[in-house]
Amino acid sequence: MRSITIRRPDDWHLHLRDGAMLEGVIGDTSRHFARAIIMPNLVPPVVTTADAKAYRDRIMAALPKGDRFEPLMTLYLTEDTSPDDVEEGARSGLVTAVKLYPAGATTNSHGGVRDMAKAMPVLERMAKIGLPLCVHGEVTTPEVDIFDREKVFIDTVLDPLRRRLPDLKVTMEHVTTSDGIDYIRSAERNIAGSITTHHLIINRNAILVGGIKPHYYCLPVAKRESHRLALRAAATSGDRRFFLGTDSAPHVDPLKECACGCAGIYTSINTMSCLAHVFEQENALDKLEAFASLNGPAWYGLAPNEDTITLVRRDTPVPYPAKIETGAGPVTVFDPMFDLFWDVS
Ligand SMILES: NC(=O)N[C@@H](CC(=O)O)C(=O)O
Ligand SMILES: [Zn+2]
Ligand SMILES: [Zn+2]
Repeated sequence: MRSITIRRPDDWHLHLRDGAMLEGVIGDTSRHFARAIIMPNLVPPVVTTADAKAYRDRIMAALPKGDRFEPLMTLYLTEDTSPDDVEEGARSGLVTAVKLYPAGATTNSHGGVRDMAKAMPVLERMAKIGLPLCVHGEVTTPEVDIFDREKVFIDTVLDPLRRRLPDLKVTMEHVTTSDGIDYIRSAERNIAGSITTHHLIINRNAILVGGIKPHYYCLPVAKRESHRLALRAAATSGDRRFFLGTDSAPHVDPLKECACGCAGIYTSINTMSCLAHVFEQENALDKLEAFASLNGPAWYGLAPNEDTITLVRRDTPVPYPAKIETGAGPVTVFDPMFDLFWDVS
């Protein structure tokens, strides 16, 4: 039997939602992960330091008894965000990053930024105090093809922003293209990228071949195979600029299985099994710890976790539920379309 022990991982991009959904999903994260960067796209969004404090309290109250878990809070950037409030949140240790959603880019992003110029005072302050900006890197211009939106964002928004504010630390979240990987690799400093579990496993065929498969639909949408291969190469390379952000994003099934289904894939429960499978396929199990447990904390200026988890390769497939039941309704679990043998013991 093969096994591998790594420092306990963290999730650098996670949606926990609120209320009954939060209660239904948080245990799937806290079982394996010590910390997670919590996305602020609630309705209404987490905009101020006071909002983040209240949301953090709700998360801690929902945590299963006995689990140790640290939510790392983010603020949802708007055109009215106050630089002083952001700085106060950062200095108090509550706020780990600020999140940029271009308005309309993804789930609950209508209150996001339309005009980057209006966000400049906050971004300048963040550059000054060293607070990272996490970005959903897609343009929303209707003329731009959905499969090109990440690349166009890099060229027209991200690169100009980084040239204007070279001291701003930017996390390009859920990178889905070789363009994103190349952009991060070619930069000298102050940029890193998170990669999801599912983008290492599916390409766009998963969504469209043999019928429309809403449970493989997320944003940024999965791209063609060459991009998936670039993501796998980056994730398994050990390069410190790439780390895990699952983007586990639960929606109840009725909101996915309908004429206009929500974007988001739920992977918290089987992410570590999926990743061990991917890293084994790439002959890179020795790089799993860097990707899941070391590179993220290094980027965010935190110490890696002291405790460990052990992944064991079973002889028979590890069963995962097809869906989990939450108080908000059923949530379908990501199906990697192959058997999983790695289990967290
Ligand atoms: N990734 C997704 O497809 N959905 C996320 C939003 C996001 O991260 O873009 C969600 O909140 O549902
Ligand atoms: Zn996003
Ligand atoms: Zn997300």
